[in-house]
Amino acid sequence: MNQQRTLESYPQSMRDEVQRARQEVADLHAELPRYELVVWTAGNVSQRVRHPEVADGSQDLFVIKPSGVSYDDLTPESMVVCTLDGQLLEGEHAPSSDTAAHAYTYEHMPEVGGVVHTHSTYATAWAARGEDIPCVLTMMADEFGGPIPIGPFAIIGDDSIGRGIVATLRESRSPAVLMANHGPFTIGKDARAAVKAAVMCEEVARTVHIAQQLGDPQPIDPTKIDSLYERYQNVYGQ
Ligand SMILES: O=C(CO)[C@@H](O)[C@H](O)COP(=O)(O)O
Repeated sequence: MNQQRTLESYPQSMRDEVQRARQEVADLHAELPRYELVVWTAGNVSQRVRHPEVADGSQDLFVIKPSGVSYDDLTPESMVVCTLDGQLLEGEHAPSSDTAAHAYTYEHMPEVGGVVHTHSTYATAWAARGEDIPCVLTMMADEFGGPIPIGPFAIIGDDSIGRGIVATLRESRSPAVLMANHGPFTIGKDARAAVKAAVMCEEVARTVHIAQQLGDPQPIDPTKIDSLYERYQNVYGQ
C-alpha cells in the first residue's frame, strides 16, 4: 500500500530547510500589505524547498500561505508544506487556493524558487485591459528585461493558471505575468526575489499608466533594454 508520506519521512536536513522556509515565507507576507499590494486576505507567497540530497528536484517541497488567513495572523507555524504536485504534506490549515498554480510553476520551471500572486491595483487594471505593459522605463528594462506580458484567462480550480504562467514566462525575460482579468503572478530565484518583482511590477504599472495619461510614452531601443538588463541583473548592488 502506498504509505502516505509525511514530513517526518524526510531527512533532518530537509526538515531544517522547511523550518527556515516557513519563517521566510511568513515574514515576506508582511511585505504585501506594507507595499499596498493586497487587501484583506488576497494574494499569497510561496518558496521552494530543495531537497539537499536529491538533485533532480523530484523530492522538492514548497511552503505556502494558508488560504483565507488574515495577514496579521500568519506565523511560521501556520504556513503549509506541499509536494510539487500540490498535495498538502504538513499543516493545520488548507493551503492557498492558488496552490495548484504555484505547484505547476515549480514543477515545470526548476529554476524558480519563489512564486507570488497579488491583486495590486495598477497591475490588475492592466490585466483587466488585456494589454502588455510596454517597456518604456529603464526600471522595466532593469527588472523585467522588456514588456510585462499578459497571460491567458484561466479560472482557479485546476492547473490552468499554472499552465498560463509557465507558457507566458517561458517566452519572456519578465519575472511577472499579468493573468488576464485576474492579476499579477511573479517568480524569482527565491520568495524574496518574487516579492521584489511584485513590488516593482505594481510600481511600473502605475507609472506607465500615468505616462499614458500625459501623452505617448516613448519606447526604449531594444539594444538599450538588453544593456540595461544585463547591467542590473549582473552588476547592480552588492
Ligand atoms: O485570486 C484569488 C482568488 O481568486 C486568490 O489569490 C485569493 O485572493 C487569495 O487566496 P488564498 O491564498 O487566501 O487562498
